[in-house]
Amino acid sequence: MAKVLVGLSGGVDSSAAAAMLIEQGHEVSGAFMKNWINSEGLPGDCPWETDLEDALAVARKLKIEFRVVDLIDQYKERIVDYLVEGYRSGITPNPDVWCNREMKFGVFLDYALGQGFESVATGHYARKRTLSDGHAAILRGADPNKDQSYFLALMTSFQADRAMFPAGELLKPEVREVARRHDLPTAAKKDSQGICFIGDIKMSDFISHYIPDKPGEIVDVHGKVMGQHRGLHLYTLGQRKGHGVASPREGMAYVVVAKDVEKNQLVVGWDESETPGLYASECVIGSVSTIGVNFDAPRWLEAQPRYRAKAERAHITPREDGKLDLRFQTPQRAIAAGQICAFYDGGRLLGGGVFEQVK
Ligand SMILES: Nc1ncnc2c1ncn2[C@@H]1O[C@H](COP(=O)(O)OP(=O)(O)OP(=O)(O)O)[C@@H](O)[C@H]1O
Repeated sequence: MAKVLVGLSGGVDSSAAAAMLIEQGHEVSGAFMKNWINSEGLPGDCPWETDLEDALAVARKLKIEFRVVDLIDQYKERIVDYLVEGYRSGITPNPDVWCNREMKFGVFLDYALGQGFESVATGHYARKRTLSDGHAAILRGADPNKDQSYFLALMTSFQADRAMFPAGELLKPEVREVARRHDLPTAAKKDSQGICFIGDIKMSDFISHYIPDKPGEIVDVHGKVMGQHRGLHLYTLGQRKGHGVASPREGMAYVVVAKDVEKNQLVVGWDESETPGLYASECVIGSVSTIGVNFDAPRWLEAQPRYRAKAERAHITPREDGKLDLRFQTPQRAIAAGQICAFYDGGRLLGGGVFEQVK
């Protein structure tokens, strides 16, 4: 039995996770991470105070020790700055994936270890198994609709060895049932949405707060001017809506296919495989990290380019600079630099990396 610190977000998944760990006989404490309090007056609601109250109410009901851990400065440094810098430089960052590596299983895990805990548990829908060498493997969550293993793709082996995901063994309705059985006040609470910790605010509104608009032309793939954009950082490859270019073709939309930073032009084209720039097979993956495996030789695996995408067969070749050359067996639509590629072998998460170049 282990001494475990559960990240209590005030949501149902982490509440049920805490209850399950107690049932399993672990010595459990709960902690709410205070990462973002919207001191900058951003639009949208800022639910952290309600979430903190809910987390505290759950801890009281379960009769476990409860702490509030202030990580506001680290969150600003490691997530908000990365997010804003990323958009400023024209990439599409993924704060949720980095948040797991840098915050929940980064500074929060370090805090827990320093306080004498052996593990950090969360309500993520993923499963953990121990391999014959004693190290952890992370598997997709038991509920295929809820599986969150993609968001854990940049976790290190060190982090995975010290992580627990009890809720990932169950289906979502079963998780709510655990919370109901323990009479937890979060049993019927709606799932949270929005940017990790920042809340329910549109990414473009968040970004606009930090980066001024820089209007320019929208052109088609032949260079014909089609409209005006507000700033390249506000658009993502593959984006169908929000660019304002109407399509005269029935059932066929214009989508963003490129950003020309030098000319400050946004390029749109038809959403079809022949459109240059929209589909790609060859990529360079940087910031590679793995969980319980090494990528020291070329191999086939499945690569998942987005949270809600299918994992596709791909071949990787390690490079001398530590990055990977990756080739998808079939071309993939709208992969943007900065996005996270998660690697799987069947249901097992092998690790992940960042799309740095897409060809
Ligand atoms: N502010 C927080 N304090 C402590 N732990 C947190 C916090 N936010 C998230 N976590 C942990 O990270 C897990 C995944 O976070 P995410 O925001 O994806 O929540 P979720 O899937 O909606 O789960 P939940 O229902 O527990 O909120 C949570 O289940 C929780 O264990």
